[in-house]
Amino acid sequence: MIKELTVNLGERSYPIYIGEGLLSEIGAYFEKHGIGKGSPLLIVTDTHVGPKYLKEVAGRLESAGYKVAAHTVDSGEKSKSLAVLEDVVATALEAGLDRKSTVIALGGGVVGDLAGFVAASYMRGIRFVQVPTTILAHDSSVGGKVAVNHPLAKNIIGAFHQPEMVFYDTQTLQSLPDREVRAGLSEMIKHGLIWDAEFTAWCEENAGKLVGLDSEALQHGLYMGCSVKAAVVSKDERENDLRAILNLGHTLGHALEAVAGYGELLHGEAIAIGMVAAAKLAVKLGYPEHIDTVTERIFRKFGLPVRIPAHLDTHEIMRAMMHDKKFNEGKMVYIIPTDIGKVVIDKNVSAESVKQIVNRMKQED
Ligand SMILES: NC(=O)c1ccc[n+]([C@@H]2O[C@H](COP(=O)([O-])OP(=O)(O)OC[C@H]3O[C@@H](n4cnc5c(N)ncnc54)[C@H](O)[C@@H]3O)[C@@H](O)[C@H]2O)c1
Ligand SMILES: O=C(O)C(=O)C[C@@H](O)[C@H](O)[C@H](O)COP(=O)(O)O
Ligand SMILES: [Zn+2]
Repeated sequence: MIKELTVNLGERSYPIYIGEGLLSEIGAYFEKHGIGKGSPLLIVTDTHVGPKYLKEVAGRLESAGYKVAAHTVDSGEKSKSLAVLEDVVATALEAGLDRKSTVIALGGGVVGDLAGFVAASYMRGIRFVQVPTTILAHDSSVGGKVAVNHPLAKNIIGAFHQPEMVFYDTQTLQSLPDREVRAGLSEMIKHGLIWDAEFTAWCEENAGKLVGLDSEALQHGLYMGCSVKAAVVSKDERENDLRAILNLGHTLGHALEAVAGYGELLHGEAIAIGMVAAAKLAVKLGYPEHIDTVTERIFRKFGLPVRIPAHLDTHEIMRAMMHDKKFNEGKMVYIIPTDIGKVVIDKNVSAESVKQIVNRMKQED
């Protein structure tokens, strides 16, 4: 069964399709969404995903009458760079992509963010379609944040550019390595922690099924996660206010990714640590103790890290946090849980309290 959700953004509204075996129908969906056949398409994928799914996607689209080019980047976070972006643009030019062309992101969040930024910047913006293949990408494929990294800061060169549709074949998730499964579930838990206590409890109860890639549990979890994301983005597309809550755990998480070296800590792992830190900060600020105990318990249950690797330098972590997009006018804005399923955007968190939590989380076991 195919589940459908909508990201409501007026004329930029688009559907999210979630279903097992959807890839076999990609040609028909492209036609349905008016993707023209007069200009070439460019599929961007990576070295793990390409060998598994590129032939099928390209073949289905060609059978439907599309002219298709492809570019495969190295798998992993290091491909979210300006140098790789330049390579993809070279392929786009050689393949004759024009302003009516569409870029297809076939892969996880790395490919989605990179290919999305290619689409946002190529000829000042062309269409793109998200074809997510990781659990984490239920988050990254929705909402139109596209970017590459700078060595000093994550996602610092980017844009808001919404896709035409999100086309999520959950069958592809069966080939994910266990570490990537767990890291992807971190963002699913985040969607519960910021919005829905009942869904958070469901995630915890179904940890075994989710980690074991049980099809029914996965479909439900992804649908719920995408629903939260779509609801938030539909209310505040450009993060003027509410959308910042999707960043729970990310100020510290992004700093840990950059300081550890991109790809050492997976994004989902880094933000799991960040969400535990936010829960500890909440308790320090006077919110109930159970926020910390429940948050940490859940991430431990999913086998995700809940402590900061001891070798990472506190000073460097603090410096990296100052590059966060929510560090404005000398103030650190932090997403603080006030209960399970509820958060506030706190504009007055002192760097000193954050530093104390960072130091504590490097010492505790
Ligand atoms: N734009 C957003 O709103 C947003 C949201 C969340 C995360 N992100 C970004 O997403 C990135 C992380 O995404 P990710 O966790 O999907 O990482 P990823 O794209 O690197 O994929 C994880 C790994 O799994 C492999 N892989 C992907 N699909 C596979 C499949 N079906 N079978 C086997 N292997 C597969 C990839 O090659 C890679 O090695 C980070 O850069 C993060 O900043 C962006
Ligand atoms: O979509 C959003 O908004 C998010 O914050 C989702 C995050 O999970 C994601 O990692 C995003 O890329 C972070 O955005 P950034 O603006 O902090 O770079
Ligand atoms: Zn994230």
